[in-house]
Amino acid sequence: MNALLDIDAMSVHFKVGGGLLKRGQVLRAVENVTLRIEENETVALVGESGSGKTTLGRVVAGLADPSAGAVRYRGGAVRPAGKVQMIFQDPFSALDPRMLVADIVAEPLRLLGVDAQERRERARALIEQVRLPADAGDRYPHEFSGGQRQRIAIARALVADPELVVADEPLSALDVSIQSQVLNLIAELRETRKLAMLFISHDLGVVHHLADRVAVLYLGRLVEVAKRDDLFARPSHPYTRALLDAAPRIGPRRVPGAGLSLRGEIPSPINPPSGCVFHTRCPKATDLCRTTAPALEPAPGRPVQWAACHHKE
Ligand SMILES: Nc1ncnc2c1ncn2[C@@H]1O[C@H](COP(=O)(O)OP(=O)(O)OP(=O)(O)O)[C@@H](O)[C@H]1O
Repeated sequence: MNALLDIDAMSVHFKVGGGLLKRGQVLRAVENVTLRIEENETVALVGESGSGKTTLGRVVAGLADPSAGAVRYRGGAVRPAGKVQMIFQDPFSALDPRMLVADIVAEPLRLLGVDAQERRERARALIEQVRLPADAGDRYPHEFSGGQRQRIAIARALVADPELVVADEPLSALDVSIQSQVLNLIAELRETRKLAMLFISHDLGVVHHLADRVAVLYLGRLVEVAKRDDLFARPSHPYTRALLDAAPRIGPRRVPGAGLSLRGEIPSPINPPSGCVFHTRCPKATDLCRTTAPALEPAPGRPVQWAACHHKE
């Protein structure tokens, strides 16, 4: 059976630093990622800043093209218009300040050719569902707080009845005091609308709350993919373990041997390390890791927990 979304051996490379006399270099933002998202499933994408999360999300949402590999929607090359939508991190820059909120929310419908009357009605319904004031449609974005603007962006993302929403750190630009309200709204709308989500976050508490499965990116590569509870209870990849150790409150229990912390900086995606790209920071690294990249494979005795590590647990 086809997944809702299939990311198949997908890479995104950027040419950088080229000039009149200089040869450009290639920045490998996403490298050979394979990942499925099923209907009604929430997959969280985690990893340090610069690991390629936003780039991957933009390709899934159809806002950028992969350099290699493919993204298939219900088995097909074409994502039907409106069916995959994105919510961005910053609700201040994501909304056109010159447009009325009703028109912002209805914009995806305009692109689909829906007539003005129906656009108005559906925008009004969404404005109500995200619990904005009833007159919000007749106002401009600057009249709203950050949390309310993110509600506007959520209404816009849902107005065309998508099946998959890519949410890129939708809480991290908001005041801590309103993050949980917006999180609860996202969780509620996901249930009532049977949405699948690719939820990008560095906040493992939020990930634990929302995700069915978790995919861990390091330097553009998937290093672990597992069900949420498996990943939090017994991470297989040393990088996942280090991420969890940095947030010890999260998860059902502390991992034995906790206290491991990552040494060094994340390497450059222009000159990634040889072999396993994590070996420069990994406490378990051996000669094999320095020369040979590990494949993403099931951990021993754990058929649904995949890790790319020669020494996985
Ligand atoms: N348009 C671009 N041109 C060149 N390099 C880019 C471009 N977009 C992203 N990158 C680079 O690709 C890598 C991945 O960036 P990306 O924003 O996807 O990471 P991220 O995990 O989302 O980080 P953050 O959590 O900080 O948003 C980074 O090294 C970034 O500098």
